[in-house]
Amino acid sequence: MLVFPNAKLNLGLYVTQRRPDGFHTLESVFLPLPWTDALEILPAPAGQATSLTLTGRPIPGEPATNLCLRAYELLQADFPQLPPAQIYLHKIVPIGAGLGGGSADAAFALKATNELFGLNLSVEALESYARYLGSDCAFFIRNQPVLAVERGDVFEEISLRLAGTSCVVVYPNLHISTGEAYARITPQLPEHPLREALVQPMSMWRNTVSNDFETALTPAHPVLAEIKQQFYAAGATYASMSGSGSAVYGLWENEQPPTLAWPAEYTVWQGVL
Ligand SMILES: C[C@@](CO)(OP(=O)(O)O)[C@H](O)COP(=O)(O)OP(=O)(O)OC[C@H]1O[C@@H](n2ccc(N)nc2=O)[C@H](O)[C@@H]1O
Ligand SMILES: Nc1ncnc2c1ncn2[C@@H]1O[C@H](COP(=O)(O)OP(=O)(O)O)[C@@H](O)[C@H]1O
Repeated sequence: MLVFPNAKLNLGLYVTQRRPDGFHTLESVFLPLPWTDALEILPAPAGQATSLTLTGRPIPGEPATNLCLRAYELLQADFPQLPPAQIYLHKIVPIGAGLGGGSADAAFALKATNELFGLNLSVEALESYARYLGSDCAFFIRNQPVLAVERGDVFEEISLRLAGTSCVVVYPNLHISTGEAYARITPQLPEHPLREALVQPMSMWRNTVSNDFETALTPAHPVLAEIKQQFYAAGATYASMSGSGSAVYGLWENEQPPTLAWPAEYTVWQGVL
């Protein structure tokens, strides 16, 4: 079975409290972004063990810790009838970019395994497995725009009118570890709660919708402000860093994003939401 795990964008992100378990509570809108990896899962030929074949963008860390493999093994622990599998991942989405690419691979591996081998797991059960693999992994099970709260793994409905919005995402080749980014934040409640701010016209978001990670990381990484500046100079209605960075996106309220020039080492995605 071939699936295409997509990235996500964070529209506003507030880290509101540090929890006793070391994690943080947050408030953020998660949006699916149609920038995808390709993931294929097949039953392995008789006599062969489970294998993972990686192509495309190199993934830091041992292949044995890859989230696709961990997702498959997590299900195998509860469903011993699952046979050894061949897993192929072609990695395209930048890693450590605040785009949730690894979490998406894990969630799509759970969904594909469920479907391919007829496990009949409910959406809620798949979300529980996903939560175990990473905080923002559960989002990718339903893969719809939501207001995420708690550890980023509990979702509330939100209605947004973003259809037809152009989006440009720029990854400046700067890997930021999510754990380290959280360590730089002093949690506090937002001045403008997201649900209230996002019902206002997009042109107002610039003054009311922000990302705590961007505020904390920009002094050490001025490139984040430079990209945002370029977006606004090109007429973006709203621009922000996504998640814990370092990808920065711009939004234009029409289907014709501008043509912008970036250094060759940057990775750029452009499309319509
Ligand atoms: C910041 C966010 C915002 O959407 O996205 P990314 O920038 O990673 O895409 C997420 O909270 C990232 O979720 P995820 O990448 O799944 O994080 P996890 O693997 O669960 O945790 C990595 C580390 O981040 C910290 N962490 C993560 C989530 C959370 N709510 N509180 C935390 O303090 C912890 O130090 C943890 O050890
Ligand atoms: N399939 C995968 N794709 C990307 N990263 C993975 C994968 N499996 C494990 N990882 C690990 O997860 C971390 C980055 O995850 P990712 O979701 O891309 O980060 P972010 O959400 O910050 O963009 C890296 O440390 C990487 O080694």
